[in-house]
Amino acid sequence: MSKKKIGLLVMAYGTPYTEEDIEPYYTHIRHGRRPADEQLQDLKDRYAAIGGISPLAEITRSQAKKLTNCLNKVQNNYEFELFIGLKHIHPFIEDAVEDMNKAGIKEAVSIVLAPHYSTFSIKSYNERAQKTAEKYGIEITSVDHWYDEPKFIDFWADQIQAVFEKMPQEDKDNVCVIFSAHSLPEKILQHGDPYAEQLSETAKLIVEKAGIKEYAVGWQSEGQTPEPWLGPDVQDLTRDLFNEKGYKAFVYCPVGFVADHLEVLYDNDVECRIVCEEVGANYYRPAMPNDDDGFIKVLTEVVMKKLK
Ligand SMILES: CC1=C(CCC(=O)O)c2cc3nc(cc4[nH]c(cc5[nH]c(cc1n2)c(C)c5CCC(=O)O)c(CCC(=O)O)c4C)C(CCC(=O)O)=C3C
Ligand SMILES: [Fe+2]
Repeated sequence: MSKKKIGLLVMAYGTPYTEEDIEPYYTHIRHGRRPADEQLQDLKDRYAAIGGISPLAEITRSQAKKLTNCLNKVQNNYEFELFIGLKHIHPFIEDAVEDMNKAGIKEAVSIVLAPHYSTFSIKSYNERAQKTAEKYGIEITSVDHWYDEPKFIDFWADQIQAVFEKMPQEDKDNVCVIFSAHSLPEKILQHGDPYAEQLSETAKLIVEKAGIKEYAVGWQSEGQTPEPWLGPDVQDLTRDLFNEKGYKAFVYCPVGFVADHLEVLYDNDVECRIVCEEVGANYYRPAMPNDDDGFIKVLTEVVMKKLK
């Protein structure tokens, strides 16, 4: 029997490919409003601080390719064809669905490379994909979230344990693990958005699996708008926890993200590290999932479940 061709739409945030891309990218994030010069310079400086440009584009590509290969290995009914669609830079989500149509795809599965569902993130990715798919009569089955997928929990539990193993005993005895995701405007809570609950659940499951004694959940990378954002911010949280409990070490687990990129390499590795240095605690951050084979298996299982 010949295999059935099926589209695999892998969606991700996107990142500037060059310094010149930063302005249009930031403008797109701001719904078409150009950032002030000062804001733009600030963003350019942050990219410069992590080495000029983000490794995210390459990591997203590698995650998507490995996922496609893995899906084509673990089953014999479908031949998956990969399409990458990004939220804020080319190839945009709409471009990817258009390319699917050109390739004669009628059926597809989509997944966003972010574990937690929110109206701000996953819902908007899925809506953009569905809207374009409708135009072409393509049927897309969307993965909404995978924040509690057992192998995903195992992945982080293993990463944290690897960090614990390398710590001096004094740190091990006085350590707090901080789980976080990208902050969103607090108003999402008024509409029953599951984002905050899903983050708490991810943290709880990892804590149980890894036998973590002390932990906290916080938010990071909040936007620069006057409205209130979900808190506590991980930097404030670090200071408060230190003042209350005198921890000697903090392990930052930005489980709302899946790759080394600006929010992790700068907001955690630069900003949270500075706070740790200020209070006199040691900074640790486990490796991100990136294109690790164990993580690719997580995504493979999540997609496979949608086919059944
Ligand atoms: C929920 C969420 C995720 C996780 C889920 C998902 O992955 O979808 C995420 C991921 C990412 N966010 C990223 C980059 C940025 N996000 C920004 C700004 C914003 N993000 C928001 C939300 C999210 N963002 C929001 C509500 C804003 C404020 C917009 C406004 O102003 O109203 C800005 C503007 C400047 C700043 O605020 O820092 C940048 C540069 C990168 C790529 C990093 C790289 O290039 O390495 C990644 C993976
Ligand atoms: Fe963002």
